[in-house]
Amino acid sequence: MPHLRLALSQIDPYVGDIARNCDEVVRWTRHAAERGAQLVAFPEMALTGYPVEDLALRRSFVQASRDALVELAARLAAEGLGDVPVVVGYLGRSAEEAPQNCAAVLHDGRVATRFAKHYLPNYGVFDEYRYFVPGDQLSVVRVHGVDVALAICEDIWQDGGRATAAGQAGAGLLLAVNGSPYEREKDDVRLELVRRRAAEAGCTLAYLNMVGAQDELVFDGDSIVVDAAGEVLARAPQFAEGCILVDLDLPAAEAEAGSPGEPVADGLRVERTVLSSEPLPAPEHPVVQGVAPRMGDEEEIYAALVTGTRAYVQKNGFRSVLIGLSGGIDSALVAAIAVDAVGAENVYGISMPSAYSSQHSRDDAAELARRTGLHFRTVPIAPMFDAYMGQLGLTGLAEENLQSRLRGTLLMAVSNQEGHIVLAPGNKSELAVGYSTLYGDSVGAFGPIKDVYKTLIFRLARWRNKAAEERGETPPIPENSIAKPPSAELRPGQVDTDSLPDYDLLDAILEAYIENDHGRDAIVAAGFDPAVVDRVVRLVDTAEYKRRQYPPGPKISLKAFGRDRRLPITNRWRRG
Ligand SMILES: Nc1ncnc2c1ncn2[C@@H]1O[C@H](COP(=O)(O)OP(=O)(O)OC[C@H]2O[C@@H]([n+]3cccc(C(=O)O)c3)[C@H](O)[C@@H]2O)[C@@H](O)[C@H]1O
Ligand SMILES: Nc1ncnc2c1ncn2[C@@H]1O[C@H](COP(=O)(O)OP(=O)(O)OP(=O)(O)O)[C@@H](O)[C@H]1O
Ligand SMILES: NC(=O)CC[C@H](N)C(=O)O
Repeated sequence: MPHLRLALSQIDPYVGDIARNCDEVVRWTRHAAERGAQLVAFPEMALTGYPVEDLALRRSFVQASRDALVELAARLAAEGLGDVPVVVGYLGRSAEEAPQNCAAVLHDGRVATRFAKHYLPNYGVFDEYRYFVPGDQLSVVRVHGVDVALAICEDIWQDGGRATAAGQAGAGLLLAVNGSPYEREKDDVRLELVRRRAAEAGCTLAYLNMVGAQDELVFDGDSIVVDAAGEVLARAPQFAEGCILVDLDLPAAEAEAGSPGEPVADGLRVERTVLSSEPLPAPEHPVVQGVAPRMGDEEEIYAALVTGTRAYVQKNGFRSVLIGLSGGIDSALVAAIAVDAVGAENVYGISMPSAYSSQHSRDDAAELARRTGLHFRTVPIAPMFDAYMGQLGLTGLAEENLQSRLRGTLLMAVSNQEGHIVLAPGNKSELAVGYSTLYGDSVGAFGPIKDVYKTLIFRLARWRNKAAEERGETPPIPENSIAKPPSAELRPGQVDTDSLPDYDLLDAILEAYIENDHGRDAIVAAGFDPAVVDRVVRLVDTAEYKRRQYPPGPKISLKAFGRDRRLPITNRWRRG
């Protein structure tokens, strides 16, 4: 049986930085080649980053990507890496000059073959029909006597497509390159998917995904290699950049199998390219690539939030972040995430007490700072509040919200002065019902927990503290911040449950209405109090305007606010 040492480069491309991404491809190809790799793969659209959104519609960007591909092929050869075939995703175009989501194989200083993604995802966060025209070609490259069929992400997510076609084309390996965003428990879905597709193709399937994050999307890696029987041969760690090497014994290509242009499943046209026909024997010292352990639910979500926050800060050219620390659990969890993302030395916290701030909230904020080592200062808002009140004589909600707005203004002023970007501490339960002050606690550049329901906030805080304890470290979040009843402290003795149902109940209804898209009647039929359901549904429906003005934040759920759930702001439909 011929042998192939495959390198899956689980890297973090930067959207729009083609030169950097090319450097990364060269760097990781060298890394893989030095370890004996005979085929090296990079993720979907690795040259441009992913997703590029409307950049795909700019001719200059498409051209830059295509030019870079050709230059990269030459550069790899010039740097002595030309004999290793490199599979790399890029932004290309069709014969009619429409943008396409492409991948190419670079070998011997040239682009040996290129093809476009056939199935374009157009649901959830994806809009690929807006940008791309589909391809109709199944590329099969012969590498050391093994026929390797290629696919791009959605190509293997839709039934009856690439995998079946790869099988019909006699592939000995199906290699799929991906830009597959993180969602809770998606690793289980992926494993099941690749097993099914490997069985359909009747051959080993290598699934490569990117890591890092781009705006609201987090990429968790989780690259997997399974054989036709579904056995996992290798699995990369989640959220970690790196290269996994796998030694594979694969069936020899049948020299006569098919002819160029032969149609297979779904009308795909087979395009065969022979790079090397000589089979290689198995190496004396095969690489031992294990199956990395899976993270638990809280660990995985927390890692996604840290990854998304770090990527946003760093990729946008910032070093430090600023957070208003109330002593409550939301800002405490955001601070813990920030410390893990960019280091305590780059996290700045401000306590901004008002006349209604309790002593325990001030103490809890200071205690959080002591535990984490973040920079901490206190700026009371009373003098500013009094100045406003003296001029405007506000009452009720206007007076309450003024405190939140003064804090928002103060944070933005310090951001302007010192260059830290502001992290907004809003959670998904609050965003759902509009429980935040516009231009107040909703100001900020990025909202690390905006896709996390309040009940999950408590679980994450407890998990993070426990993880610290297990490592012999100081738990970052003061126990009191977790244990006390949530309160906005905008009037004496205020607690969240004055205005909202208890969070267990609220989140259960929100889960049904938002994640599961159940209508009002279905939620009531499931046993919830009709009056509470009506109130929650109305609050959610009328808070769309607030959500649209909220900063971006990492998607962790199936249905994050924003691209996953697009509703009109101006909307009189009131029947859930
Ligand atoms: N459809 C629409 N399109 C665009 N703008 C619209 C709008 N409807 C109202 N507005 C504007 O929005 C304003 C009302 O929104 P806003 O000023 O935010 O005020 P509002 O939503 O009325 O009040 C804020 C709520 O959030 C709570 N809160 C505040 C701060 C922190 C926390 C916490 O625990 O985290 C909770 C607070 O107790 C209160 O219940 C209106 O005065 C109007 O200007
Ligand atoms: N006294 C304060 N000092 C500094 N920041 C504050 C203060 N009060 C509120 N904030 C900021 O406003 C955000 C909204 O806080 P608020 O206490 O109103 O509700 P919350 O949603 O329960 O948040 P938290 O759990 O962080 O307290 C806080 O997360 C914090 O960033
Ligand atoms: N980039 C893609 O085609 C991603 C779509 C795919 N269903 C995924 O989420 O993994």
